[in-house]
Amino acid sequence: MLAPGNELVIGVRDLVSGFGDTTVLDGVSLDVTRGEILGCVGASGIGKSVLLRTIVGLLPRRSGRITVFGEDPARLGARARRALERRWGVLFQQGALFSSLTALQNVQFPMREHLSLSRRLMDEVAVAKLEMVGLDASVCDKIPSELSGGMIKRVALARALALDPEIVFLDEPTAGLDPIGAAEFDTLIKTLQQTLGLTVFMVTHDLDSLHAVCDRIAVLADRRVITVGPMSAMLASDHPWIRSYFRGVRSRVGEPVRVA
Ligand SMILES: Nc1ncnc2c1ncn2[C@@H]1O[C@H](COP(=O)(O)OP(=O)(O)OP(=O)(O)O)[C@@H](O)[C@H]1O
Repeated sequence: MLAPGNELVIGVRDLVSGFGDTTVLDGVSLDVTRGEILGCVGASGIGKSVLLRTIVGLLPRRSGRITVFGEDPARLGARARRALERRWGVLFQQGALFSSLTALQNVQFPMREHLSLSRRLMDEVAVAKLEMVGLDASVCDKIPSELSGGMIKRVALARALALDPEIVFLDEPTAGLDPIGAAEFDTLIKTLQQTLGLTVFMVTHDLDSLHAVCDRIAVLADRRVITVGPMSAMLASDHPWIRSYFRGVRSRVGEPVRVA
């Protein structure tokens, strides 16, 4: 049940998805409401990225229903589907930038696909997107191999924001960043959510991100979402996996790990 006034933006019902003989997701149901940051957690290999990729239509589903802004992408014709896809941006694991394109060209890629802007306007918009994520014009002509891991994440976020989306999907946005870089990225995501009114679906293993930015957390286990709620609900849960994840030795509330 959604709280009154909460507009459903993403709805997943009884989703079944997998590869060959393997079923990865078996009966996943989940709601994401407008303007929230929803964190998706679960053990490594449980299917978080598969869920994200299935929602955005990059992986087929076996059964179940997915709606984004009330429409099921799988039931739309090509034109309507492209129009719907323009309303979201995706930051993939490791950024997934095109290695032979400069930072500016990477950010412009979705614009070339979906918009017909003059080159000058596209340059201006792409520079503005890079500034929005805290990068200055000096990165514009650099290719990904010339950028740090944190810069790659930011360029990938700028690309995800290229079409002024209403939803951003983030797959482990802070993985591989040092703690300061990760905290800066968290702040950036929160600021963008607040200033642009973005809805954020974020797959993460980062407990600090979950504490710092997520309004609700969905826990994936046993091939489905076993619970969804705020951090307070996670900390109060007696489910063994949730307890050891959120209250284990590496959590903020666990005993400090002592190195002899
Ligand atoms: N394209 C694919 N073909 C075959 N199997 C796949 C494919 N993509 C993912 N899988 C399998 O689906 C399962 C879930 O993978 P997924 O990447 O969603 O896990 P995850 O929860 O995101 O893990 P992690 O936290 O380690 O990133 C894994 O067993 C993986 O091997």
